[in-house]
Amino acid sequence: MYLHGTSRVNEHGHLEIGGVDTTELTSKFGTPLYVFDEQLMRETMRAYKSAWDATGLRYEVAYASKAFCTLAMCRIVAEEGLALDVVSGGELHTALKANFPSERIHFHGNNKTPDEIEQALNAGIGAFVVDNFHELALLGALAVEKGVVADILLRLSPGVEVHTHEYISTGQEDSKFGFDLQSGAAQQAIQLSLQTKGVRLVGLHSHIGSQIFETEGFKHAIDIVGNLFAQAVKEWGAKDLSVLNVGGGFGIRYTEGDTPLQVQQYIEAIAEGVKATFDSLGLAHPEVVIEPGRSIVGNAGTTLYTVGSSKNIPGVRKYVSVNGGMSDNPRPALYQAVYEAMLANRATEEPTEVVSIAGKACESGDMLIWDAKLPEVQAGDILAVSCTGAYNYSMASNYNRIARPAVVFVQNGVADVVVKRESFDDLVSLDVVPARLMDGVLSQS
Ligand SMILES: Cc1ncc(COP(=O)(O)O)c(C=O)c1O
Ligand SMILES: N[C@@H](CCCC[NH3+])C(=O)O
Repeated sequence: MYLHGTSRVNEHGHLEIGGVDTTELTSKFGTPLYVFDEQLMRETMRAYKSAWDATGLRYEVAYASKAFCTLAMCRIVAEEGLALDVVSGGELHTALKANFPSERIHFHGNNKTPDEIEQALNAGIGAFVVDNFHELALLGALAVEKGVVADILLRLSPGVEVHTHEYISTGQEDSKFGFDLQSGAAQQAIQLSLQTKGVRLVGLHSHIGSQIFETEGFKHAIDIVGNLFAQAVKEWGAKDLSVLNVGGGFGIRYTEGDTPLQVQQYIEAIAEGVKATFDSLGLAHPEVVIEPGRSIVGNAGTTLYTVGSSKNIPGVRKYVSVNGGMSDNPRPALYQAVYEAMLANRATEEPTEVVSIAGKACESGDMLIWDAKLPEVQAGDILAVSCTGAYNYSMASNYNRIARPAVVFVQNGVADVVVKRESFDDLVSLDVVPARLMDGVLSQS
């Protein structure tokens, strides 16, 4: 398993993250446990900012909170001076509860409800990224009712295809997100938004997909959206248009086979693309916004599990089960995502067997890793799965009424719980038993 950030094998032969021995973490907080390397997250945020500083363009780095959103995470994002991208009332509420500056929040989503729009208008968020005509009309009407004008970007679907899993590819024409150019919806949306009361068109947005390892797709999208930007300014009088949001999607290394670019390489290519496109169109450089999620938190997260049962089918396969699985990491089941693992308590031992790591859910597809090379695994071992920081906790579920793990941030030898472990009582805390179903229980007692 590749060791990211501050992860290392310490003198006890244990995996250590943020200066904390992971076996101490599991004794103290139990398993499964999500562990986040705070220094690595902060360093990555800073790497994005310094890469932009070097381009001379005006920019904003907005962390896409869907990747991992908690109160503590919002505080770190605020401390590092990033903006925040939210896609639901729940993410917005979390940000506001964390005292995240509301003017630095922008709101995405292909079906924002009237309640969510009101919540965001009341909070005075920085901008809405409007996805469709229904939302444009609704937002305009609600803003007028409140006597405010909401800054908006329009989400365009530029018709750019990128090489990634089809479920996380979003920029192609046939997508549920955004206004497409081919049918003329994008052009129409720009003109309509310029006439819609209650909104002010400040930017155009595109997001072509996630876990992208090359820069061509970004440049292609910038070119397409840039041309529309020019038309909007020159022909349709979009005088406040000044922001180009190129989305997120920067890839990370999950396994040896993954070859992402450095943060700086993505940013340099985007900046070059923006400068070239806008110069050739004779337009002033826009403020460029990016929305990285996975690349800020993905490599910083490690999940620790306790090994339980094993099953050997001679000549076929050995299954080793851990006390979590698709309930805390649905990505292998959803996207055939591949992860690497090691034994955190026996980190210096050479691999001697190939085993497949199964989750505990009642589902054949609940397999975390196929064919992991590990030392002979025994019940009680601590299995560390790396690169689980993005879209794991945020996509976790209570399937099989499995309680969600705790989350700890580690840095400089200190571990802080940032999400408590769910208890069984938490699991039933929202359940309601109508009185008519309590009859039997009451008459027995
Ligand atoms: C609009 C938008 N912005 C940003 C992101 C974050 O993407 P990633 O986590 O790949 O950086 C997503 C998710 O793919 C998205 O849909
Ligand atoms: N949830 C996806 C990526 C997010 C897509 C958001 N548009 C993943 O785990 O890879």
